[in-house]
Amino acid sequence: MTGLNPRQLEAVHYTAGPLLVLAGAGSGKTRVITRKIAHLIDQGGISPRHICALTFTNKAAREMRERVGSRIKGAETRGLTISTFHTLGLDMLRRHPERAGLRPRFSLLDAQDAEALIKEHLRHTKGGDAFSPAAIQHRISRWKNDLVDPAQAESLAEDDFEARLAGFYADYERSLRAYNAVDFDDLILGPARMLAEHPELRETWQGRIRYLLVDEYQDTNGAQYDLVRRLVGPRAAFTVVGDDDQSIYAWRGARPENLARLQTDYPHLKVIMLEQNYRSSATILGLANTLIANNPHVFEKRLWSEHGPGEPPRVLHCKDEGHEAEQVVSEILHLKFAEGADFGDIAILYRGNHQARPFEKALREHNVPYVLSGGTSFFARAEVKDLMAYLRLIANPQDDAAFLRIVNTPRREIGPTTLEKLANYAREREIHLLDACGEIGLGEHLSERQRERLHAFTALVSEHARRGETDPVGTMRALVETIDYAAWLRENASSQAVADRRYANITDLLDWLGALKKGELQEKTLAEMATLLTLMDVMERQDEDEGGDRVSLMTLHAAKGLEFPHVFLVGMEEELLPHRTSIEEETIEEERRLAYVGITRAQRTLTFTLTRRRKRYGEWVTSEPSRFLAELPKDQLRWDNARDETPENRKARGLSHLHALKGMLDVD
Ligand SMILES: Nc1ncnc2c1ncn2[C@@H]1O[C@H](COP(=O)(O)OP(=O)(O)OP(=O)(O)O)[C@@H](O)[C@H]1O
Ligand SMILES: [Mg+2]
Repeated sequence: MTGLNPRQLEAVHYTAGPLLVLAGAGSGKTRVITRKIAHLIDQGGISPRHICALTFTNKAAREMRERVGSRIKGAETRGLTISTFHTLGLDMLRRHPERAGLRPRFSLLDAQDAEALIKEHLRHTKGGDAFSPAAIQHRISRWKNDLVDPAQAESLAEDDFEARLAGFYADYERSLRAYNAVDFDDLILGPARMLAEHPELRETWQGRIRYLLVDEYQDTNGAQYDLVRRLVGPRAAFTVVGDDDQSIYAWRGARPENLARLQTDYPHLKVIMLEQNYRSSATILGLANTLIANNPHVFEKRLWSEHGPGEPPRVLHCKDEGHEAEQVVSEILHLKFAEGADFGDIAILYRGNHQARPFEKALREHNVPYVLSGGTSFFARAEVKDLMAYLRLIANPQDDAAFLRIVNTPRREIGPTTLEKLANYAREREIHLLDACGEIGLGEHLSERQRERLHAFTALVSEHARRGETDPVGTMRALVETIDYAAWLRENASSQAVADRRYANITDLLDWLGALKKGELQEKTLAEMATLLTLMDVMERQDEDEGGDRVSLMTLHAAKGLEFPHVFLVGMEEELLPHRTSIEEETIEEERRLAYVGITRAQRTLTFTLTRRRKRYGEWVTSEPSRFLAELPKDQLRWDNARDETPENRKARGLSHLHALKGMLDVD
């Protein structure tokens, strides 16, 4: 066990009871987890099948798997579980769906689907348009994360408004049950309840997971806390690591006080603090420490580094967002060609996804390869998902999830109550939704008008299914016309430009289908094509995070746990970071933690950027430097007035890169 300091070593070796490792950024918490997994397998005599490590993002899980894989041989890790909370939850539900009141092959609603469902409920409720679907969804999510069911929500309601929200929650849950579907929060809540209600299931899982490890523990919510507690049981064989200063998911129900709660729930809890930072230069670490000292602290932590001061962090004050992007790309080219950095060593971090666009544009213009994580990939776009759902249902009438997605897209006045009755009818008879639409027996449950609307929908699907046999792509094109999808996009977009962009995605998809059909999918039937496309969809999503020598673009939230030699923290302005809503709601401390997370991702160089003015809703607005910049020690920062980008110096820069390139070639 080399490469561990005495405290880390103690944490790795300690298996006598529950353990909390509480420490600041870059102190080797994640390293403790990966080394401990190896130690438990190699020396602890625990079979990998009985070890489970949990994180929050797929990226973090993948990285942890790689780190463990490099310590021990593949064969010895067989059966080891390293996954996100949500993947583990999904696995538990799939193994025992009936225990969670589900039937096998249940569907998973993403946030978009869930919001659409709520919207439909609101449309069919008197006075429903006074409510925001997104706000209701957020409230429901918070209830679920706090293990509150609709009945409890209703009895806890303090006023009419809350009671109405609880009512929407009940409607929403009823629909989910009827559709045999779960949402993302159910992936945690379902398993937690299942374990609470079924002792024999608890025993099974406690027998299976003999040792549990959790990274980024400060971001667990109430349901996750409960799930962990029930999984470890009275043996309490677990190690969790976390940093209260990096708690950035309070808005999604995370409870950093879960760290303190552990001490109450497990009186024998051992706590180990780590204090050496191995990641950042001393100056960068100093900035981070100074900033976070402005927040109140539950646990006092010190963090020091053996690294030298390194390069002074810089602040680039730019004219506007276009200039900001140009400046950052110019710095990136300099790092690459003059300093020999890899693109993969560089990250651009920002507060919100919408800030990525100018950077993407500038990177593309300069042919700099980049990977955007967390953004919406092509296949995750609503319009693409809609059309894919049509294709899936036409190819496979049994695809209930596809049915639910499009039965009312575009709107056919088929409301949630109708669908609920239809779904209940289908479930009792064990048939699929599309088949159920044509059943005579439905007459008892639905009015003539409602049945006619369902019939019209099934007729549309079967008509296109017939034509799709011979000409799948032509059929899909015709379908887009028949349902007047363009009009639907126009009705739902904030502007014509947005609608046009969405329609362009549909055209892209159709063109792509056409090209596939001419090439590799020539011989395929519609059904085979649909399966293949679904697979491609999954693959593209995996691809998204593939390595390669590319600059990373991501939000501060997505950057948690990661590290990069060179970090650009962009948009250091009031109303961006701290975010406008957090200024209004006075949740500045969480924004400060976000800035702390950003700064502590950097190993060697850190560059802040901000603009003098920025376009907001089409108008130029003067921007104000972030208060967090003012909180940093002035003498540790180098403020540069970013150069104006003239054609001359752009050319000069190009030339200097050419020189640098040539220099590199000469050396080789
Ligand atoms: N004892 C050590 N000796 C040398 N390098 C170390 C040691 N411990 C950790 N490191 C390195 O320091 C860096 C930070 O470690 P790690 O990512 O585990 O920190 P962390 O506490 O999980 O950070 P974060 O809070 O950002 O998640 C990594 O590059 C890791 O390999
Ligand atoms: Mg970590």
